[in-house]
Amino acid sequence: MSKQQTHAFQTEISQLLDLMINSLYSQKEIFLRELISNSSDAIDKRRFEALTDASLLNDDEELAVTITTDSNAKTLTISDNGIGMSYDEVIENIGTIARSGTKKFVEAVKNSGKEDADVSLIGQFGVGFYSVFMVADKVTLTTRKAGTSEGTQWESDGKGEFTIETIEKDRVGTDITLHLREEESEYLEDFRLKHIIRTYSEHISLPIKMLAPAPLDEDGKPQEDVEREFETVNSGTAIWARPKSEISDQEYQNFYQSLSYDMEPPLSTLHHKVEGNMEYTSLLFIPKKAPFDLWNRDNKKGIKLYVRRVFIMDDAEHLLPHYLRFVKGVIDSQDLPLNVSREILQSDRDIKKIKASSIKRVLDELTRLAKNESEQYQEFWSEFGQVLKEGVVEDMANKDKITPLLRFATTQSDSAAQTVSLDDYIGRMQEGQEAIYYITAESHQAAKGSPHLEVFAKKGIEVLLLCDPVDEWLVNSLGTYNDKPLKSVTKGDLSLSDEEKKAQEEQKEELSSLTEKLQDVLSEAVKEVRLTYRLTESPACLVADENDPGANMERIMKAMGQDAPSTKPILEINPEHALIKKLDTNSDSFADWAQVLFDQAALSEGAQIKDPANYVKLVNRLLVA
Ligand SMILES: Nc1ncnc2c1ncn2[C@@H]1O[C@H](COP(=O)(O)OP(=O)(O)OP(=O)(O)O)[C@@H](O)[C@H]1O
Repeated sequence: MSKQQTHAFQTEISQLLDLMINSLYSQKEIFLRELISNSSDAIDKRRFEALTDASLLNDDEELAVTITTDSNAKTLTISDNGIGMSYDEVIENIGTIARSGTKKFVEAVKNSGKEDADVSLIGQFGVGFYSVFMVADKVTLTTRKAGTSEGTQWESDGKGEFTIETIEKDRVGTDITLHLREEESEYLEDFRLKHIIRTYSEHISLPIKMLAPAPLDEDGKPQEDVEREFETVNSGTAIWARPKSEISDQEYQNFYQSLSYDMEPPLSTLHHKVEGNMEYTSLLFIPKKAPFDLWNRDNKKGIKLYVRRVFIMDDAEHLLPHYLRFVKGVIDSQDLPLNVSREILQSDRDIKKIKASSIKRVLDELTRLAKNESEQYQEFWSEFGQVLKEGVVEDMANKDKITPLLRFATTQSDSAAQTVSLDDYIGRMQEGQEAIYYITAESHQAAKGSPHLEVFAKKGIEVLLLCDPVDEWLVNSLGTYNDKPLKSVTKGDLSLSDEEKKAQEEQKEELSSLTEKLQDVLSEAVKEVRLTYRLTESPACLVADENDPGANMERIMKAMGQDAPSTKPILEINPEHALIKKLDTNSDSFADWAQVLFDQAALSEGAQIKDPANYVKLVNRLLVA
C-alpha cells in the first residue's frame, strides 16, 4: 500500500538549511564530495552485510557510484547501489532527527565570519547531505534497501517541509537528483564534475563513473547518434597500498582530509608495511588540531579497518586505545577473515599485536617530536595533552613511554601554558630535595595563589601546578618518576631538618592550648588543628590527611555525580602570623575568629565556603569591634 506524507523538518534542521541556502557562498562544490562519501559508506555497508547474508548482493553486480546529468532538465543525479534506506530510515536520517553535530554546526557558522571556514565545517559536523541545498532548489531522493522490495521517494525544496512516499524502484540503492538553481549550471558540465571528483574523492576505493565523451566524427565533432559508455573517473586505488616513495605529500594530505575533514595538513604521517608472519599496512596520521568531538566518549571513529582492501569497520577501539583517539588512519590486514566481527577483534591475537605496534609507532613519533621539534610538540601538547595524560592511567604497559611526554605548568613561570617536562623539573631540583611537588586545584589561578606554596616559594622549590580534571588520577597513577615520589604540597608533613623539628616541638607545646581550643570550636569542620611552617604570608591553610582524597578530588567526584566520601581537612595555623599571635582564647569573639580563620583558609584554596553570608556577617562584626 502506498503511503504519502508531508513532514516538517525538525527546527534545528530548518535552521541548518536556512544557512545552507542563504549564508554559504564559497566552495559550494563540496556537496558532491559529501554525496559521494555517503554513497561510498552505503556501498561499504552493503558489501559488509553481504558477507553474512549472501542474498544481499548478486555476484555479477559491480558496486559503484554513478554520476549523470540532464542539461535540459538542469538536473544532476548521484546514484549508488549501496545498502539503501527503508521508509522509516529515510524519515529518521534525513529530516526529523538532527545529528549531534547539527546544533554545533549552526552555532559555528553563525560565529565565524570567514566563508571558507564555514564550508569546511560541513564535513566535520556530519551534516553532509544537506549541503545539496547550497546548489539545488529542489532535491529528489529515491532509495530501496537491500533485501526489501519496496522503494521510497523523498523530496524537498529545503524550506521547512519534505514529502515522502513509497514507490516502485527496480534497483537496490539510492539515487539523489539535484534540481540545480539557475546560477549553478556549472555542475552540469562534465569537465567541472570530473575536476571536483579528482580533487576530493580520488582515493575512494570504489569506481566513480561518468559517461565518457562521445567519439568524434570525421570533422572532429562529437557524434550524436552513438551510445556513450560509462568510464571510471577516479583512480580508486587505495593510497596505503602504494609504495611510500611514490606518494606525494599532497596525496597524503588529500587522503588525510578525506578521513578527517581537517583543512590543515597533519602533524605527522606514519606509513608502514609489515611483512612476515602477519602482514598488514598501517597509515596513521597525527592531526595538528583537535576536532570538536574529541571529548565525546561515544565517538569511536578514528581508525578504519580493512581486510585486503575491503572496508570492514570504522572502529578505533580495538585498534588503538582511547587515549590515542585523535589519531586518524587506516589499517589493512592481509590475514584476517573478511567476516571478522567486533567480538573476534576483541580477542584476536593478531589484532592485539597490530594495536601494540600502532601504539608504539605513535608514541615513538611523539617522542621524536618532543626531542627534535619541540615547538611542534608544544603545539601538539596544547591540543591533545589532556587526552594523552589519560594514557598514564589507562595504559600501564606504556606508562614509561608516555610519562616523559607529559608537560606541566609550574611555579617557575607566570604562564598557565604547560611546558615543563618531569625531566626538566628533576634537572632543577634543589639540593637535598627528595620529591616532585605538585598542587591540584580547580583552576591555574587557584593553584598559583594557594597559600600552600608560600614555603616552597621561600625555599625556591618548584611546584607543578595541576588543574586539568584528569590530573588527580594522573598523579595517583604516576606514583614516582625516576625514583622520585610525587608529593602533594597540601598533604601530610613536610620533611624537615632536626633543628627545625626541635624548634617546632617547643612551639607546639607553647601553643597547645590555642590549637586545642580552636579544635574544640571547629570540631564539626576539621579533623585536627596543628601548627604549620609551610606558610609565610597567610595565617592558616587546609591540608588533607596523608591518605584522604583531598578537596580537589572530592570536588571532581561530585561534579561527575559520584559519591565522594566527605573527609574533614586539617586546619594548619601559622604561628608567626600577626593574626595568630593576637588570638586570645579567653576573648568573647574567639569563636568568631576561629570561624573566619577556617573560612579564609578554604577561600584561599579557591574552594567554596558553606555559609558565605555568615562569613560576611562575622568579618563585619570583627571589623567594627
Ligand atoms: N546514499 C546513501 N545511501 C544510504 N544511506 C544514506 C545515503 N546518504 C545518506 N544516507 C543516510 O543518511 C544519514 C545522514 O547523512 P549525512 O550526510 O547528513 O550525515 P552522515 O553521513 O551521517 O555524517 P558524516 O558526513 O559525518 O558521515 C547517513 O548517516 C546515512 O544513514
